[in-house]
Amino acid sequence: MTRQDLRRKLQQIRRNLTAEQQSEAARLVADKLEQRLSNRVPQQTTVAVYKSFSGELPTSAIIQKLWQSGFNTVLPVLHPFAKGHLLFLHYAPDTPMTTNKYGIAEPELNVQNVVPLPNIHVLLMPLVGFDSQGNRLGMGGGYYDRTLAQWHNGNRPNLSPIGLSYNEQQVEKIPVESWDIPLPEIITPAQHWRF
Ligand SMILES: Nc1nc2c(c(=O)[nH]1)N(C=O)[C@@H](CNc1ccc(C(=O)N[C@@H](CCC(=O)O)C(=O)O)cc1)CN2
Ligand SMILES: Nc1ncnc2c1ncn2[C@@H]1O[C@H](COP(=O)(O)OP(=O)(O)OP(=O)(O)O)[C@@H](O)[C@H]1O
Repeated sequence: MTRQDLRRKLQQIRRNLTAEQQSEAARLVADKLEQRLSNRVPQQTTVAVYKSFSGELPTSAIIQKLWQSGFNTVLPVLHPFAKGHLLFLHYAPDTPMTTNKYGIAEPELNVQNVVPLPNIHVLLMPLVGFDSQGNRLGMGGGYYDRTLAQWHNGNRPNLSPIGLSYNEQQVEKIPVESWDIPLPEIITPAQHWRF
């Protein structure tokens, strides 16, 4: 199966989960994430989250929990000039928001709110699919691929990328491309994978 066929199939599976299945999965993932972050000082930890769309593992409860504990959070924003690249902007309850070309909510672009990757400690990433080696499949824009490439260069030792996914997104083998960088960790409702 090609990556595109696999992506379609897995997105279909994801969209067919009921609202109850989605929120139960999100609750289980939130608990595992809380444990994962329990050794960190929230005020000194910046977590990149995402605004879930199109059947992704819901993040609203996770974000509320992070805020309650005092973590700093940032959201991905499509780079205005560098095609295929992401910026990360501060995200708080009162952040003015806009909608990007995919219909995803993102903070209004404001240079003062840009947080450079070296200042981000945990990068939560939505997955379309993954396998038992930590290989991932995303929405196909290469946005997180390019972010991970900066991490993989070795000059971002402080960053922990963590994929979030339903159990149902696991497949036998993700067909990998030369630019793919496997994830060191994935959290699903059933399991905390460390590769
Ligand atoms: N919640 C969330 N925010 C995110 C991402 C994400 O995956 N999830 N991104 C992570 O990259 C970036 C946006 N990337 C996206 C890339 C493609 C499509 C999309 O809808 N593509 C079309 C065509 C793709 C195809 O099928 O070939 C589609 O799926 O209909 C959406 C977002 C930044 N923000
Ligand atoms: N490090 C990189 N530098 C330049 N181009 C890249 C890089 N990584 C990926 N790309 C390009 O991005 C495109 C999409 O890649 P791919 O199909 O792997 O998306 P994906 O992993 O599903 O998406 P995402 O990373 O947004 O979750 C490909 O055409 C690829 O050429």
